[in-house]
Amino acid sequence: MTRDQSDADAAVSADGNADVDADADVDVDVDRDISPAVVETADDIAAMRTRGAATIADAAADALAIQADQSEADSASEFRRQLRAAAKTLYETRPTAVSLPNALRYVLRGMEGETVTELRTTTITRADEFRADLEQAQTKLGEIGANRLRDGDVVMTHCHSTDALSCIEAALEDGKEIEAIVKETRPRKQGHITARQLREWDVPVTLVVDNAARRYLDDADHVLVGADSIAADGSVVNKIGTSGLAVNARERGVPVMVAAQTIKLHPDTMTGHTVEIEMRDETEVLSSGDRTAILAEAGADDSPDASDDGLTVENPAFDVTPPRHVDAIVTERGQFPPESIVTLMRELFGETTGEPWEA
Ligand SMILES: O=P(O)(O)OC[C@H]1O[C@H](OP(=O)(O)O)[C@H](O)[C@@H]1O
Repeated sequence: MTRDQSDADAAVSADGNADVDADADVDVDVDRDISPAVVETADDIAAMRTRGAATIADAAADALAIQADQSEADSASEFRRQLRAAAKTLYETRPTAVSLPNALRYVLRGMEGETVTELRTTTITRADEFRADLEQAQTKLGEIGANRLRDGDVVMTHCHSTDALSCIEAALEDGKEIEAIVKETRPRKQGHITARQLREWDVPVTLVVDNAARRYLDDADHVLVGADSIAADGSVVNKIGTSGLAVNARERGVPVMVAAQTIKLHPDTMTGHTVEIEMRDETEVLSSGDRTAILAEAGADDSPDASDDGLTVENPAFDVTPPRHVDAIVTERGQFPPESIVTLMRELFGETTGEPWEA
């Protein structure tokens, strides 16, 4: 399956996810025993029709439950093989959000039994348990995060994070008035999803382009963002632009709060591994028409070898914010200074992990 997808237009669709081209579908090397529902889920994650670290984890766990339910394996070993193959297909969609492998690992570790029937039941039960825990964790995290928000506060957001929004929702339920400055978040304009959700809750929203963020930080009491992965040293991997925002916030004295369920903690980073940053297709940044227009006046080499035209577009989806620019990581287990998050990671994951399908 390819990781670079062609999502020509970053408009926001009615279901809250960024629209993607129909041709953004991925080439899946399909094992014929993998359920079509798993393949569809993998395609949706890769093309970002299903997006957001928590939502991806939920969809992946659901897909494994469907695989378990629909499997026609005639032996326990064949059932296990199919589940592992399904997990691998899901895993290979996008590389950065650790919630995906954490979800797969959690479900596969619950796959227990000697017969196909037992394996099926335990896997489905485990997936259901995971999904229920995920929802509860987000609610709990929101209640904790809301304690940092005071009545009348203005929050600046980046991208769209259900964990971050959970904090605002809980503050509103506590009767606090909250306003938001919402960064557009190029290239996919996922700030529009945040703006729409906040307006549904009747929160006053000021939408700004990313380049205006520093100017509007003077009006903000908090920067509130989510996370795709959190490393053992407390670094926060989140949507591209988060690190620059955090540096500016620190300079302006605005606290930076990261809302992240513990499923965003990246266990491999405890043993020195780094988090892979997803590079996405250039058409999210520059359409082929705009590319042609830029090069038209330049007397560019009109050879059919387009890679030789001297114009390179880079489109990293995420960046890394060092712990010194983060004030608090809010999880369902409490809020932590970033430097102490490793203690929680050891408690939750132990010291070692393997690939999810080696669980
Ligand atoms: O889990 P929740 O808080 O919803 O989202 C966490 C993060 O996932 C998103 O990534 P993408 O849009 O999938 O690339 C954003 O970076 C967001 O901050």
